[in-house]
Amino acid sequence: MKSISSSSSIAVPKFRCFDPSSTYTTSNSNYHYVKSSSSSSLNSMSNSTSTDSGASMESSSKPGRKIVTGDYGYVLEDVPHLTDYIPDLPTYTNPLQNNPAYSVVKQYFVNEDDTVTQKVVVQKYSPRGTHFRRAGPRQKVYFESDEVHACIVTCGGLCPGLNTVIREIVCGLHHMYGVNKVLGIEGGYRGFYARNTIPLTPKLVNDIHKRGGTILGTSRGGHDTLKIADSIQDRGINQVYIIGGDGTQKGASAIFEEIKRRGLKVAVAGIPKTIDNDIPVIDKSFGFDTAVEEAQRAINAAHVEAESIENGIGVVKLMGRNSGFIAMYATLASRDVDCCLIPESPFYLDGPGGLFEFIEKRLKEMGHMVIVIAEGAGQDLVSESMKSMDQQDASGNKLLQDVGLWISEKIKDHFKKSRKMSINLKYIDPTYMIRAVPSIASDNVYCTLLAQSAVHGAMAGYTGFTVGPVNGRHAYIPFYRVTETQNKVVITDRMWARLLASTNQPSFLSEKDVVQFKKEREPPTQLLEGENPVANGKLESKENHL
Ligand SMILES: Nc1ncnc2c1ncn2[C@@H]1O[C@H](COP(=O)(O)OP(=O)(O)O)[C@@H](O)[C@H]1O
Ligand SMILES: O=P(O)(O)OC[C@H]1O[C@](O)(COP(=O)(O)O)[C@@H](O)[C@@H]1O
Ligand SMILES: [Mg+2]
Repeated sequence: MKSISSSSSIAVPKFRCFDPSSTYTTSNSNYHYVKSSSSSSLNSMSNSTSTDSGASMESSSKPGRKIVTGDYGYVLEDVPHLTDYIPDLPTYTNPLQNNPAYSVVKQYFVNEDDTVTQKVVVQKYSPRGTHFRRAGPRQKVYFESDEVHACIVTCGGLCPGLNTVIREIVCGLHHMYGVNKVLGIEGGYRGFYARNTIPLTPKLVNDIHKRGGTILGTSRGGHDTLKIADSIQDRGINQVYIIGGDGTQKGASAIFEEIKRRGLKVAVAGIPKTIDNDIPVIDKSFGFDTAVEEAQRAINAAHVEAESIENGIGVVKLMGRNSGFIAMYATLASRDVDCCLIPESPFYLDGPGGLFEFIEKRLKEMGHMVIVIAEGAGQDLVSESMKSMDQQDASGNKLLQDVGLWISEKIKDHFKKSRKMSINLKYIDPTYMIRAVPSIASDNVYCTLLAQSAVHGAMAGYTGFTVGPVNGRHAYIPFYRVTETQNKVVITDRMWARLLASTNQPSFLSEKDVVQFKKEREPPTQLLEGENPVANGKLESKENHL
């Protein structure tokens, strides 16, 4: 087996595939894929270039993507590395090696070959599918401790846990890597060029995790790639930690591209933040559990109000612009909710199977009811009856009409006009309350892991990545994977069915709708979509190889 020579003399991480007869070697500017003749023909499905040595160089079909394919339908969607565009970068021994806390830990360092699978439910012959590089400390780092000048910025809407992430980046850099220079950028992206910076020390951030919000402040809009890159370059910053949602990660990606274009040794790491849980790939976003917990208090209040009065209806509006996860999980957790309405599931008010009919039925049965509605639900209905504002916030997100208020008025009007029964409706809008609180214990732990993973990744020279758990294992995920789609509740999946079973509410769907939804459902994100390589004779079953 021959290998293609690396274009630089530096020690490069080696990637060995599942099949012991094939080896990947990462080098400065591309992936070299060396395979034995027995390797699977699945590789022909990606762009590969044969070389004289019989090896093939794998590259992604889209520019800037580092995609490596392996046997049995294995796909690694890798993240960029500083050595991709800066040759001959020196490496250093990871200082953790001499840290008493870690030196005793067996196998503390992540194996270079470790990747995390996106697909855990598999069938006998299914391809192995997409993988991401496993997060964690590497034996070699690309920064010396006193060379690091890091900065942290928080962007977009608030989310419980922001301060914990800030704290753990500062403390992680300091305690694990001996880094002392960390700057806080005030007020989101525009803070890079229009605001002051705050030097962050472990002492300063010591108890910030007990507070809601972000000590750095945040904002929407104001992303100016060139000005931000200038600011990073002028200040001599070489590690940029960017905490924010989908919009923020798009901004981070643009910053990374500009940094790369300028050839700067700057690691750009994204930490995904969104209370809506609308970021794809990762298991869930931090602050989500806290938000669901806090939402319980509002739902409980609505329930107490509703059951204390004849034909009481409690309406609670929760956050969720395009994704109804908070509403769905708060409903499943509470058991006091009779109907949950989310953006992904259209509903209607009048006629058989409609919301009014259900309310009437439930009031007759129980004497009271609680409705939870996500802020993005039923926006089409709202626009039909109210003049659409069609406005956007500074980041370009559509400004929504108050669906909670709208539905409350509609319900009141309906029962007034129909004279069937008199109702007592209380509308509770806790939207900002649920995201302004400090994070709960489980989110604090989660935030700590995210921050530490981001720090390990940047120190190891990875860049242009977002960090997050994929099936419980933290991984480095390329920016494009978390920005090109949004995580949404799939109403033809089991979780939504579980909710319907729990509330016993109508699904508001006809059979035709179900067929349509199934059709529209995002296909699996494998490169091998539609392929069953075994059935097509392109791959032997795994068992035959073992
Ligand atoms: N497509 C984009 N390219 C560059 N920056 C963006 C993009 N979308 C949003 N941003 C910036 O990211 C920041 C946060 O975005 P926003 O949508 O408000 O929140 P979130 O990151 O939570 O989704 C804002 O400063 C905004 O200017
Ligand atoms: O009023 P604001 O601050 O713009 O925030 C409202 C929006 O922020 C969110 O809480 C979260 O959105 P982001 O993740 O984009 O910040 C949405 O649910 C909500 O629509
Ligand atoms: Mg967003």
